Amino acid sequence: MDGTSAQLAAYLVPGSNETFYIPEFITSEEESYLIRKITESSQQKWKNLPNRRLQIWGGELTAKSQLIPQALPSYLTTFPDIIGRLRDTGAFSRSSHGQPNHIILNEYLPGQGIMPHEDGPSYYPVVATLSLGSHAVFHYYRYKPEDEDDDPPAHISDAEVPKGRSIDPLPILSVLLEPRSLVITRSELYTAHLHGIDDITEDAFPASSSSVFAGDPRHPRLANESQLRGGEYRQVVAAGGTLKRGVRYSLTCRDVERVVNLNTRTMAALGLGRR
Ligand SMILES: O=C(O)CCC(=O)C(=O)O
Ligand SMILES: [Fe+2]
Repeated sequence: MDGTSAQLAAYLVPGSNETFYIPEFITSEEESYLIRKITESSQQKWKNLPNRRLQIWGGELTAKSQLIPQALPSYLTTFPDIIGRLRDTGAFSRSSHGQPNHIILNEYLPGQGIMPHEDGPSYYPVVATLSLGSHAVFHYYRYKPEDEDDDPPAHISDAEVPKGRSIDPLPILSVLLEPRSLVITRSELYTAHLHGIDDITEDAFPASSSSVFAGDPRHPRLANESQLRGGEYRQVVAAGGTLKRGVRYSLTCRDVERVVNLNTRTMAALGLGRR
């Protein structure tokens, strides 16, 4: 964990090298404020995908993975200053800008998820994800070593898997993302693994004492159980209950290292200052 601040190290997910879980990263008032800003945003900002919709903030990426920058929404750079708070975690201390410059906002209705995938090489290998409104169970997967290769499991589409590689359907790590929490994924888990969220309407957990197979993805054992903020989530997980999904927004924050160099006048017109 070279380059990890002592403050961040305190949030390391047990059993992982480079995943950090920070419960209550923002307050419930800040969460409501962000959700209000998101739901008030113009319909035209949404891009509809088959199983979720999303908005892209901070600019578009060129085919050569360069960012054509656009100003981030002001409520992320002033109060509640999510960008400043992410910089202060130290998670981006080694990336070009020391803080994210690009955010994908995802909206998931109950029953929607995201297939296992990699985020790709356009970004410095860190992603910080803020969850709003509802929880999700986030699974990390490994590629099967070549000698174990066989057909991909039915619930994982080939489209998401690079040619010639198949995914081990048993997650190597599963974490519960509570509303208002931040999860930071870095290094190996970012560059050489996949991550995804099942498209289900509720998440079921095995009771701590049960003998359910530890790797069963339908009843995940959570690596971050001891880090949950307490209250309802911790109780349900410990008792082996179920959590119904509500509408969840995720802000996935990354740093695109290569930014198209715009001249000062264009920067000013786009509302961008030099960092
Ligand atoms: O919603 C999430 O927590 C994950 C989203 C994700 O993996 C992505 O946008 O690449
Ligand atoms: Fe992703």
